[in-house]
Amino acid sequence: MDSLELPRLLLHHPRSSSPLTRPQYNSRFLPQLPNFPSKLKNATKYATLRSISGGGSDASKDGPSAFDDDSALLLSREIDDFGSLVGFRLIPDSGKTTKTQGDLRSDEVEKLEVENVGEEKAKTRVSYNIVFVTSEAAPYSKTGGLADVCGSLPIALAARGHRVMVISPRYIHGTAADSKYSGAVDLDSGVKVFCFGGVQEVGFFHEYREGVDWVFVDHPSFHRPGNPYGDKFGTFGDNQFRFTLLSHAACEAPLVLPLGGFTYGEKCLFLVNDWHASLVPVLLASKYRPHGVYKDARSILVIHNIAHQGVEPAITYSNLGLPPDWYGALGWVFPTWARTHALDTGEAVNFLKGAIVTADRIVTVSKGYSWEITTNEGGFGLHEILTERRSILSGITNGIDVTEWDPLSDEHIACNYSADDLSGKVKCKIALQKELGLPVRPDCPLIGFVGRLDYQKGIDLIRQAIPELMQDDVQFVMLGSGNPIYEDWMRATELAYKDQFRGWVGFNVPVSHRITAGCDILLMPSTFEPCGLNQLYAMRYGTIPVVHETGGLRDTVQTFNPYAEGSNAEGSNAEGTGWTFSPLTKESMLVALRYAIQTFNEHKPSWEGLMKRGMTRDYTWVNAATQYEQIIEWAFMDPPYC
Ligand SMILES: Nc1ncnc2c1ncn2[C@@H]1O[C@H](COP(=O)(O)OP(=O)(O)O[C@H]2O[C@H](CO)[C@@H](O)[C@H](O)[C@H]2O)[C@@H](O)[C@H]1O
Repeated sequence: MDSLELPRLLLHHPRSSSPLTRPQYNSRFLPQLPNFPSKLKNATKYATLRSISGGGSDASKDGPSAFDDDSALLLSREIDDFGSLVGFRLIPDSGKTTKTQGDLRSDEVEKLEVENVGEEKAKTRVSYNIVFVTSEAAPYSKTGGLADVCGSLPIALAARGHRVMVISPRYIHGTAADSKYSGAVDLDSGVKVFCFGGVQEVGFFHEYREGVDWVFVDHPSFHRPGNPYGDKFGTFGDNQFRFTLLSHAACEAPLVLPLGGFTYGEKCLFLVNDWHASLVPVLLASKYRPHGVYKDARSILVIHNIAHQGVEPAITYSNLGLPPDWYGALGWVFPTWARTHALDTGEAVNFLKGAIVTADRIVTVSKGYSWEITTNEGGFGLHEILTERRSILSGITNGIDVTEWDPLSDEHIACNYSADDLSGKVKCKIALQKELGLPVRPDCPLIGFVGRLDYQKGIDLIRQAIPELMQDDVQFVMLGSGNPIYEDWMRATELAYKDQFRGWVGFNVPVSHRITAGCDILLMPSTFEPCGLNQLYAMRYGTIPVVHETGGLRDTVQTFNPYAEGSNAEGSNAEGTGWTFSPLTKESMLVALRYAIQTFNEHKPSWEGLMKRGMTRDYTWVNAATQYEQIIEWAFMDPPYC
């Protein structure tokens, strides 16, 4: 197999008007990576091909066009010599401008103040072409929080004037859920990917929805029963292959797909999520920039969960379609204690590590977690290289999709309600108790858990605590799937505590909404939690979170303080939205839970205050999207990291 074979489309779609220039290497990176692969260094004939059609730039020759969103901002398209849309000029609605437009270009980061009449001033920056690469994106595919984020953050960024594409696989599982892709049309413009000893043809499907280009990579390996990563027999053995395809296809898509008539072009920002997309920054540096392609692109790695790194034997490196000289980017050696036998050298390739050492910026999904992953305990072996890159590591707390998760309009729940009128919440509780076959008792504290049945989520602690907790007058419902040992335990516990415990094994989004609305308390004893979304959903639904004080849980849940300054017996002016506990022990978890139970039973005004404080907090993506814009801006200020 020739992993160095140049991508066919790279030749067919010359995008750069400038002659081939050597990419700028960052000396900070040199100790980690080898020099340029010699074979690629000599590939100048392609540079000649690329530069033939270079001419004078005549940006914005198509003139302004109007986008019909509510804000009615005028955007003039900025087009490069090859018809690629490289950016927009943002022209505020007349009467709202506080500063003249001038000659802004998409790559010149300038701020434009747009004053919303009667509202606070919103800062809108010049737009970027943003390409999300992810293994899952709701509502099309979802196994966890990654899908939620990649299903809603792109929409929030698009609403702020950016051109946004999300690239994920087109999973066909042979179930009714496949219809979620029915709105996506075949673009009929496949690309060839050179990897794993051969040529793979991948296709692209596309749907334009809510201002975002949803692009689905199509390949037979994404068509099989199960979920995105595995089936009832376990994790798929070819995931490295499948997500290598995704990354290669994602690098080609902005160059070759004329979405809405224009490609995204080279001047884009790749926002790559977790290990599944982690080859993208490595490919940009090793395969594209040596040919002058993507020299103006930047990449941001978003770490949602560092426990999953995409580690495979070192020998698989030659399958990945990367130049041999770049082994150092992915090369990884297990510590001695983690090796399986005496002759095991521990050598491996680690996808996530590849992105950590090549991406221009790194973001995690909460501030707390961005610190934790630089520690020995939280870095899962990557803390040292993350510490080296601490200066470009940031934490941005996730928002949530407040349209999908809105108790006032949620179609999945029995009765809608809001902070102004909480009466519907108890109806949701009664309906949930009926649905689960639990005794219908609105006065009995109902505790819920929703999540993957995984070590991360602290299921072991729940298992230890259940015999003791079931002595109290409480009901407990769990929804989750994952580790079969935990699934069996849930079934057995349900049999043991028929009037108190229900364990729903499976993945069911409507039921997760009903549990979030119907419970009084949501328990999250996660061993670690990069951000956590369920506690945010819970607070928005007036369900009080009791969480382990870690990562994003610590950042987002404030412990109830009934004695805050100015508070009284009715609970007014008290502070907090839930309870956090530490250390991660059964005892401390039970103490926190019992505080919550006691407050629910005996201090109704305080409980209502807790509910209302949680329900009225701002969970929208606006804040996070603004912070992502800042990081993107910084990424473009610096030269490519490598
Ligand atoms: N059985 C089931 N049925 C229905 N829905 C279910 C379900 N099990 C889980 N879900 C849903 O999946 C999502 C889980 O999101 P989380 O953020 O809590 O965890 P996850 O570990 O997957 O995400 C990782 O990425 C996210 C996003 O960055 C981080 O918040 C998080 O800390 C990190 O571990 C929620 O929407 C939840 O309702």
